[in-house]
Order: sequence, then structure tokens, then C-alpha cells
Amino acid sequence: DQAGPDEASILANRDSGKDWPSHGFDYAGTRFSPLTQITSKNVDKLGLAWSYNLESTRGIEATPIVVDGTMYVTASWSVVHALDAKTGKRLWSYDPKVPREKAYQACCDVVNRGVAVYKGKVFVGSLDGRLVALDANSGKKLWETDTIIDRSRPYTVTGAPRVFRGNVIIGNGGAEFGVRGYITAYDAETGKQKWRWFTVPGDPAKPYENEAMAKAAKTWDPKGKYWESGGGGTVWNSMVFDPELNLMYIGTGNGTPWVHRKRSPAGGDNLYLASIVAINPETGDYVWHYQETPGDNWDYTSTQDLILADIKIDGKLRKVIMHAPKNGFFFVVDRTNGKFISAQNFVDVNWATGYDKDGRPIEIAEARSEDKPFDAIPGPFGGHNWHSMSYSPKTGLAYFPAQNIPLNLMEDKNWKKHGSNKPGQPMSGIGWNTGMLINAETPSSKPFGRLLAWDPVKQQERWRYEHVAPWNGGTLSTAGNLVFQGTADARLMAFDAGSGDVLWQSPMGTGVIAAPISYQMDGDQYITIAAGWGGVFGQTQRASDTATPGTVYTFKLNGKAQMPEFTQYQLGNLLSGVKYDPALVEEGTYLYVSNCVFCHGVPGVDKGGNIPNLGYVDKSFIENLDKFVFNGPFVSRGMPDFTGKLSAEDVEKIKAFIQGTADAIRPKK
Ligand SMILES: O=C(O)c1cc(C(=O)O)c2c(n1)C(=O)C(=O)c1cc(C(=O)O)[nH]c1-2
Ligand SMILES: [Ca+2]
Repeated sequence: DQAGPDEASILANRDSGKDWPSHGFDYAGTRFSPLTQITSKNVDKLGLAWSYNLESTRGIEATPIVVDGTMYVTASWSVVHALDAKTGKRLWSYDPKVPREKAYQACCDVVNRGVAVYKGKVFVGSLDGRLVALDANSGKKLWETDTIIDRSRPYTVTGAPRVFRGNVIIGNGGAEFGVRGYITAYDAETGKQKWRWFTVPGDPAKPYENEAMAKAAKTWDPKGKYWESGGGGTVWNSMVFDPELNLMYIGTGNGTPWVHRKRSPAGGDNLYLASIVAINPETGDYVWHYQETPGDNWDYTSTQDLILADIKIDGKLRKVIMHAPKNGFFFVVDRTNGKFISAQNFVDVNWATGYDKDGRPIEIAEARSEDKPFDAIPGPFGGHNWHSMSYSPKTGLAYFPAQNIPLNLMEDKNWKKHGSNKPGQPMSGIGWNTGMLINAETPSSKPFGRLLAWDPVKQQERWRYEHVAPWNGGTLSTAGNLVFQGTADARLMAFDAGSGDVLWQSPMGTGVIAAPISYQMDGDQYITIAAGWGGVFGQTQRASDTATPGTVYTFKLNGKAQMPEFTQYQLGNLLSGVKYDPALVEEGTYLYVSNCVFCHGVPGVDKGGNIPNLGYVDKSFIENLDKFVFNGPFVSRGMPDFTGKLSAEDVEKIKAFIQGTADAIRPKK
């Protein structure tokens, strides 16, 4: 039976490394294990100890929590599994039974990033926005609360809750659609709400909730009626805590719509979008903020993992936050007061040339063009997305996956109404509200994915490993001089933390996006990864030819367990023979963009991620497309029902686009 962990044991575990008691290992989110049994000298002896099938075919993003011999991990659809950490045997599982029609309100796959465990309770946020407390021993539900303020809005929860000062804290997602971001704290014991903090101001005709909101409202233009869309600023991933300063830190998301001048015509920074915000975890009071992307125009969220560390800069030990958000710059900020220390781009960027000494970006004018398409680098997928970063105090380096995923976007000059649906506006048919049009011109930038080892003091790259594709997993670093990372092409790899040399790797049976962890039991150090391809990029694209269901793999030195059998990915033949009217292809293109593209990808071009590519399905599917589009059999798997949203003629146009595209790319004999 367990009663732990509590704040004291989580702090003590930082030195022992026995457990993995909180999301980022410790409150600082370092993901640095002090364990030293597995080292750069013996890592080649790593073998499988056990594996566990998560019975899931969608993205697995969870960081497992390990406490006193039990591992708690989540699968897609927010299902919790509790396992014996030594054997992988299931102890219990809990399914919050998320209504499947919620799926299409999640911008980026039906994912969940894990649980929090505190004083004998397990906390999970369900995709449909409930916070559930379970008994850690039995999996029995103890309490449940609705975290969503407005059920008419497409809020979702994908992030892991955190427990700071006895409060369970959870945010949400939905800024692609149109919601107002906030986080809420609940008493861990009872589930009673303690406080709530909004990230952006609401309707200025109503009283502001606090001084921070009144201050923020001055940076928005009410002519943009931003409260109608909600404004955005969702906190869907990062949260860390400094117990000494009694401050928690959150990263906030992008604005809705994406186009700044449509949200706030007169400009303005639009606080607190794309910012790091310090909050008192006991009262929910705002303390300070630093905005990384003022007046966000590119979906440059700052929700990527924050890491707290004490590092020597110019001879002085500084309490800092390190951060590599979507916008492509690596930030070092003083966490006592939010003062900017430094920023340097970690990938090529084309929206700013750098940051001035006050911490404001020096922008490039074309990046906000009103009438020209812009291939933003980084694109909306980010120079770094949610895939976890780690920091080794031994090497003084931060390790994270950097990338580019090109996307050519253009402002829709005629965009007017919050929540408007228009052909060509990405996913607007199911409620996305970007105010952007996808431009058919091929983007000039190139996709890549690489592991970076970054020196936060010198603000410079120390080493890199070039992966075959973007969208690789988060990292773990260890005192054994190692960095572990899973990859898009279905491997778990170990690198020398100092040099970047590849020391070990194992096939995974599916692309990996989550981050590995480490713990120790009965004298053995273990390395665990929850593998399962997906997330926003992984719904449409892939870099592996396996598609094994989500699986937890645990390794130890001289482990002798058998790998489970991998499932090969079956790419069908390029679609042919569906009758269509070529005159409908163009209109079909715009409809496809506004209803299908971020789930099914470009027909025949993308290879299908965890959702099928419609250029490679059996001809009968496309011939009978209406039967799938209108309350079809896949609604129970999360596909939207387009009844009332698309007409029968629209479906004919979409069919024409799918078959027309497949025909256009077919190699000529
Ligand atoms: O603005 C939002 O509310 C929001 C939410 C989420 C999410 O909850 O997963 C993502 C994003 N944005 C986003 O921009 C993004 O790139 C993204 C990737 C993923 C993922 O799990 O792969 N989620 C999200
Ligand atoms: Ca977003």
C-alpha cells in the first residue's frame, strides 16, 4: 500500500532517482535521472525487461509516473494503466469513456500526456475536460470534477495535471478553434476548486477578474472582438514549480484567430499569449510574465516544456528558466523576476533576426504580410513542439528535438467572423478558426528533424544528431552520461551526453513521440518508453513501416525478454478507377483543406499516419464516400459526422479531388 509521494519525497527523490514521481521527474522538470548503473560504457548491454500492450492505435504521449514499484501510464483517449514496474503486469486500468464525438474538437490527435500521483491518488485529465482522482492502489474513482467553463466551446484536455502545494492544476487546449485559455487548481484531497487563472482578458464590458487581466486588456484592440473567439492562450502542456520561491510557471499558447490583425486590428502584444507566466500556486495570483512572441501571428505557442536550473552566467549563479518554444529561439529567463537574460535561434528562422537587450524580437516585416503567402520558418508545427526537453547539470546541456515542417499560409483578407467556415481555411469545416488560407504553392523550406544538445550559457549548439524525419520523441538524460530518445522511424536510441555518439539502439515497432524515463527497483536501473505514433503530425504522416499498437517497453542491463511481434504497416495501392468530374477538382481541393487535410493528409502524397491516407484506401471507400462522411461507421472512432456541414455535391467534389490528386501523382508509364 502506498501513501506517497508528497512534496518532501518528490524533493528527496531528486537525489536518489529511485522513482519517477512527477511529470518532468522533479518539480523543475529536468528529466535528469541521477541513476548511474547504466552508463555510456555498458549501455550496449541494455535488453528488454518487459513490454506491455496499451491496446491503442492512436498517439501515445505519456510520460509514465513510477512510485514505490507501480507505474502509471496513459494511452490515447485518456485511458490510465497501472502496472507492476518490475514485471509489467497490469494491476488495474481506468477508462474515463471519452465520448468519441469529442475527437474532432482535439486539434492534434486524441492524446494524453500522463497522470499526476500525489498522496495515494492518481489524477488524470480526460480529453473531454474532466479531472478524475483515482485510488492509486485500486484504480477506483474517488472524485471527478468538470474543468470546462463553457461546454458550448471546443475545449479539450491533453496535458498531464501537476500537483503543487497540495493543489492539482490543469489547463486545456482549443486555441485553434476558439476558446479562452485558463488553468484551474483543485484541492487534491477533495476536488474542491481553489482558484482559476485566465491567460487572456474576457469581454471588456464585464469586470476584469483581476489586475493582471485589466493590464492585459490594454494590449488588445476591442475592435477585434477577441472575446468572441475566446482569444486563445491555452495552457495545454508545460507547468513547473519552484518550492523555494513558491512560484509555479506556465507556458501559454497561441491566439485565436492566428492572424494578429484580425484578432486585434490596432496591433498590440496581446498579453498573455505565447508567454511564460509566474503564478503563486497557493493563491493563483499573477506574479510576473515574459512574452516570447508578442502579437503572435504564426501559432507560436510557448507551451513547450519549461526547465528550471541554477546556472552560472558571467560568473554569477542565476536561477533561470530554460525554454525552446515553437518560435525557434532558445530562451534563458531569470525565474525570480521574469527578466530576459538571453535568446538565440536553435533552427533557421525567417520571422525575426534576433532579440534586443530588453527581450523583444526584432521582426522581419514580410512575416506579417497581409497579401503574400508566407512559408514561416518555423511553421505552425514549431521549431520544437511538446516533445519533452531534458537538462543535465553534469554536462550543462539541454537536449530536445528540433525540426521544421513546412506549411505555406496566407492571411484571409476577407475573414470576418469568429468561427466562420470557409473552403481553403484549414479545418474550418469542423470549427478551426485560424483566419488563414493554405496556399497551394510548394513551401520553399525543407522538412527535417534533429536531436540538439544546446549550451544555455553560451547559447550555442554543442552537437546534433540528424534524424530521417521530423516529429521525434522527447528526451531523458542521466548521470550515466547518457541521453535517450525515441524516433519517428521507430527506434529508441542512446547517445553519449557529451559527444552525441550513438551508443545503443533498439527497434520499437512504431514511431515514438513520448519521452523515456528511468527508475530503480531491487538493485536494477530501468529505462522505460511508452511508444505509439501520432500527435498532430503523426495523424497524417509517418517515417516507419511498422504500426504496432501502443506499447510500453522497459529495458535493463542484460534484460532477456522477447520483443513482442511488430505489426507491419500496410500501405495500399494508389487509388484508381473512381469516376469523377475533373471540373470539380479545384473546388474539391478547397473543401478537402477545410474538412479533411489535418487528419487524412494529402491524398497519395502523405503515407498515412495513425489515420488512413485516402489516396491509398480501397476504391470502394471513395466510391461510397457519402456513407462515411454522413454519420458513418467511423464516428465511433472519432471521425466527425458531416451531416448538415457538407452537402452531397460537396462530397462529389471531395471525391474528385482525392481521385484527381492520386491520378496526378501516378508515375507515367
Ligand atoms: O492551441 C491549442 O490549444 C493547442 C492544443 C494542443 C493539444 O492540446 O494537444 C496542441 C496545439 N495547440 C498545437 O498547436 C500543436 O502543435 C500541438 C501538437 C500536439 C500533439 O499532441 O502532437 N498538440 C498540440
Ligand atoms: Ca495551438
